[in-house]
Amino acid sequence: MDSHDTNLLGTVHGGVVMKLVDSVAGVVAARHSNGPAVTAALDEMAFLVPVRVGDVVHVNSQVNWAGRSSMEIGVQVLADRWDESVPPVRVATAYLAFVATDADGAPRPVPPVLPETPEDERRYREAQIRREHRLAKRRAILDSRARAVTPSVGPPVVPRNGHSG
Ligand SMILES: CC(=O)SCCNC(=O)CCNC(=O)[C@H](O)C(C)(C)COP(=O)(O)OP(=O)(O)OC[C@H]1O[C@@H](n2cnc3c(N)ncnc32)[C@H](O)[C@@H]1OP(=O)(O)O
Repeated sequence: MDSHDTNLLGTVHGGVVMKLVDSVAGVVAARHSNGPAVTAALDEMAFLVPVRVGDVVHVNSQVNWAGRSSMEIGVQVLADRWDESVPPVRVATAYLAFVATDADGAPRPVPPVLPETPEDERRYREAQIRREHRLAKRRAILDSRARAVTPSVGPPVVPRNGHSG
């Protein structure tokens, strides 16, 4: 990372890290699905440690889960100093939803994810948990909006003294 990548605090801008994350996740999604894939959502992104000018950034990524046309891509960002031999530090993690698309930009089917190791199985299970939570949150918000616009149809509530207001 160099001085072009910094924010007003002098550390590397979160958006620079996010762009790297999105780009690498896009490559992984395209390779898994054998064709183009677009970012549908950034499900979760955690910035754990500031990245500094002079850090060498490494991005690891894998497909955690796949549905019919969507995939969850997990990304881990590590950094070490360009001029020191020190172990890389984990600086950010992210989970992104990608959707494989055809020539018209419409969703197309993707191959399943077949976990091979206990670590793969853990990632697969946790991706399903994130998906269930995302769908449940969406349903709850839609229900809440529907309730907010539905006029009350029941009889007016009359207090015990017989006066309604
Ligand atoms: C690499 C890049 O930089 S791409 C640039 C940034 N990204 C874009 O421009 C993408 C713009 N968005 C789109 O083109 C469309 O919304 C698409 C292709 C993502 C989805 O198209 P839709 O017609 O809405 O898809 P549809 O509702 O049929 O859902 C298709 C799949 O996407 C999933 N999906 C759609 N939206 C989301 C979302 N916000 N989060 C997670 N998954 C999603 C669905 O769950 C479904 O998954 P499944 O097939 O595995 O069951």
